[in-house]
Amino acid sequence: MKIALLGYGKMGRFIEDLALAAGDEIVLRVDEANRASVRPQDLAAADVAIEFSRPEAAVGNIDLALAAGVPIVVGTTGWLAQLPQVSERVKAAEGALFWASNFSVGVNVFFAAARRTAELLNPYGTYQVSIEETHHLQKLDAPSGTAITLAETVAAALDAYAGWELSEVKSSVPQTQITAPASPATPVPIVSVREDAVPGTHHLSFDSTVDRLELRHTAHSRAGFAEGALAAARWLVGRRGVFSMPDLLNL
Ligand SMILES: NC(=O)c1ccc[n+]([C@@H]2O[C@H](COP(=O)([O-])OP(=O)(O)OC[C@H]3O[C@@H](n4cnc5c(N)ncnc54)[C@H](O)[C@@H]3O)[C@@H](O)[C@H]2O)c1
Ligand SMILES: O=C(O)C1=N[C@H](C(=O)O)CCC1
Repeated sequence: MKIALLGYGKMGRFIEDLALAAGDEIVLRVDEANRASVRPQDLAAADVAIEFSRPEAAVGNIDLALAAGVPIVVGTTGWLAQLPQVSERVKAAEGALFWASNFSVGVNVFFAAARRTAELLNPYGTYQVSIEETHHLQKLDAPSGTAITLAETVAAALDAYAGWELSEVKSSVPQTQITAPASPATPVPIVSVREDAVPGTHHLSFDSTVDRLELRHTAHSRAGFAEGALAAARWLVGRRGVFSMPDLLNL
């Protein structure tokens, strides 16, 4: 597979190492330094683009891949409020987009377990839901894309909740705080913690006066994200439309 890497930081380089080890070829690397000079024809040699850049760069990179007619896998977070409009553009252009707030198999099974747990607790109506996510200090956006997906997944299964809110940021460095859409009911509160060198930890809690039920996912490294993004890229080549991890994993 010939890959264009749009974003060549921690994730782009990790994906490059895995791809080369698997016999794939990297035909283009785009980062902050050369991004302004990249044109759609520069992607022509690629079977697929893999995008891990910055929240404000993702949509421009999707439009670049669409203009080039190259399928794109997007892992960047912090732009997903624009997904509905972007999806319309992808469908109108008969392009291919695979997006995920988290590409690891474990987190996507965690989402499914969280949904089922919320469905089972919903009739009792007495559980307070909360989420805490912890990431490294270089992370730019809060809350994490994973925490937002988790909150939306749980809220959709609970009558007492709708949407999410960023209730607290515990960080020594500034974060771009993502604004939650207005919620018609109680939003799921998310606490974002930034600590040195944490690849990504998500903790979901259902708390009542009589007990607490907790689910936690801890990434040991970025390997799960990178392996999932490469698997998504292989799966996407030859398809058209907008896809995410449930399509790949049959969840
Ligand atoms: N979905 C997932 O599974 C997953 C996993 C890890 C990280 N992420 C997300 O991926 C993104 C990147 O993470 P990272 O740890 O690699 O960040 P990073 O800061 O290490 O790398 C970002 C790279 O993007 C480049 N860049 C900046 N503007 C660009 C542009 N306009 N076009 C192309 N490249 C540009 C930078 O030069 C840098 O090389 C973040 O949004 C992060 O939250 C998602
Ligand atoms: O390192 C990051 O940044 C990560 N971002 C994603 C998110 O915001 O959920 C996935 C986990 C790692």
